[in-house]
Amino acid sequence: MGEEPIPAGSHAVQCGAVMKSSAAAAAAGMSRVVLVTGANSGIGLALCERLLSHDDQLQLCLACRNGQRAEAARQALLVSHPKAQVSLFQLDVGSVRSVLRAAQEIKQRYNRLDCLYLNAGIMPNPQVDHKAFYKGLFSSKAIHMFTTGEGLLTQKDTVTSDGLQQVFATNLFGHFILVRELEPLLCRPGSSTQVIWTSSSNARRSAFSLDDLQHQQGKEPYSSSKYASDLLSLAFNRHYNSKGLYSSAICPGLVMTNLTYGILPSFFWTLIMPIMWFIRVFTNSFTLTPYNGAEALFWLFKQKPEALDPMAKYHSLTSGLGNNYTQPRKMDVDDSMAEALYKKLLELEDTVRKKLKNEDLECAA
Ligand SMILES: NC(=O)C1=CN([C@@H]2O[C@H](COP(=O)(O)OP(=O)(O)OC[C@H]3O[C@@H](n4cnc5c(N)ncnc54)[C@H](OP(=O)(O)O)[C@@H]3O)[C@@H](O)[C@H]2O)C=CC1
Ligand SMILES: CC(C)CCC[C@@H](C)[C@H]1CC[C@H]2C3=C(CC[C@]12C)[C@@]1(C)CCC(=O)[C@@H](C)[C@@H]1CC3
Repeated sequence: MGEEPIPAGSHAVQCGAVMKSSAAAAAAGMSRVVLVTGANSGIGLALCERLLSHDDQLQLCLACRNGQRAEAARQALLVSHPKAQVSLFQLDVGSVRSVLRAAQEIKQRYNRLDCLYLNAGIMPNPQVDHKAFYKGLFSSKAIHMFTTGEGLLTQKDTVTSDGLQQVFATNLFGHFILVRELEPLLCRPGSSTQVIWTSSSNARRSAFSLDDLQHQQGKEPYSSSKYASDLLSLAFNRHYNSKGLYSSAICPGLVMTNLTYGILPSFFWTLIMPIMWFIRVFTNSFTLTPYNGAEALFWLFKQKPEALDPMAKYHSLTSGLGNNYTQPRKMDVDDSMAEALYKKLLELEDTVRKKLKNEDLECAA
């Protein structure tokens, strides 16, 4: 099933309680604290630029695995926003130990977090199914294929030091643990806060299985992990809305970043770039630049979280004339599946924590 646009103004969530949103925090003169994972390049870095251009009083935290690249990103942000408060945290979302350590440091440094962007993501060793591409090109599903990449891409996954599938660990599980660890900063009485997932229109129900959460059996771990993040966003809303935490998922569209440049050789992208700009006239999901791709992430930051629809994915779109806008589309998710995933993630969290504890004990002995 594809994602259907939702008519403007219809919101599945109606929240009676009046809470202090992060926008209200800004109005009250408090500088908002925003943390972005995977902020040193692509969509994450463009988002940081846009956030600081909107409000240079923000306390912006870049949580990145590579210290040098993170520092370069910080310097780049300070060039355009010299007075901005930009701090760095070392975080490898693919490692549970790293997530626990980073969360600890964040809790020591801040007593609040207004917005947490779960943006870091990988698509390792992508392979394009050329046959499927040419077949799709001359079918009625050509636009759908260009919008979602459905059926075109497979990836070769690896296993992390925690014994987890790398794509699952990075795109989903590490972020799950991060939210759980940062709960005291995110759930504050009387305040409303946001968790925002960079998902994808490549997320597909048929690529995901509750019996194979980590996608050990299949060849589309990326699609599976993004579908799982849509489910988890819904589950977070069910479990945390009463504590003031609201979760949303977005799709940035097709954006030219390190991730997409990894799919085909760069000379090939250069060759087909004019075609990509041409396709953009027909499909507004070809946002192409990180700035455009960050549109929905930025738009959500300016919304009242209580008014957002937990069943919607917010898409960054760019018109043929280059105008950016955000459109909510209904996700192909349901509560029972989201709840089942949430339960399984809690169980896995328990197992991994025990494993790490045992390793620490063995080390100490
Ligand atoms: N580009 C596109 O067309 C689309 C992208 N997306 C999603 O957008 C998000 C951002 O990707 P994009 O900007 O395109 O690609 P980039 O590769 O430019 O950015 C990915 C970011 O994630 C970071 N990252 C990767 N693995 C880890 C890790 N283990 N720990 C911490 N950080 C990590 C990268 O850091 P490092 O530099 O260290 O690798 C980098 O900063 C991803 O979640 C992606 O799935 C969704 C739909 C379309
Ligand atoms: C002549 C070549 C064989 C052309 C191949 C084009 C494909 C590589 C692209 C067509 C649609 C693209 C696409 C993505 C990757 C590159 C394509 C498959 C994504 C899957 C990238 C990551 C995402 O999350 C999606 C939203 C993208 C959807 C479209």
